[in-house]
Amino acid sequence: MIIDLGSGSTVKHVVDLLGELLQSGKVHNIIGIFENTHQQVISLRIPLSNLDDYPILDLAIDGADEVDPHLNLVKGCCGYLLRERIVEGAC
Ligand SMILES: O=C[C@H](O)[C@H](O)[C@H](O)COP(=O)(O)O
Repeated sequence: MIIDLGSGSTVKHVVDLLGELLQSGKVHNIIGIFENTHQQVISLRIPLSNLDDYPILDLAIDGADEVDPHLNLVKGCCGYLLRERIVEGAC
C-alpha cells in the first residue's frame, strides 16, 4: 500500500502508530510518500519513496488547519497547499 504521510503535528501520531504496526508485523508492504526528510519517519524505519516513483497513491493521511461546524476543512497552511492538491490528484 502506498500512503502519503502528510505533514503537521497531528500526522506525527499517525506515523508513530504506523511505525508500531510495521515493527510488530501487524501490517506489511507499506511505502510512505514523504516530500522532505523527516527524522521521525526515518527512525521508525518506514520505507519511503516519492511521488515520482509512485504517482498513484492508495491513501493520503493529513491534518487540517481548521474545521467548521459543517465539517468543512480548511487546508493549506505553511505553503503546503500545492503539494496537497497534487497528492489529492494522485489518490
Ligand atoms: O497545511 C498543512 C498541513 O496540511 C498540516 O496538516 C496542517 O497544517 C495541520 O497541521 P497540525 O496537525 O500541526 O495542526
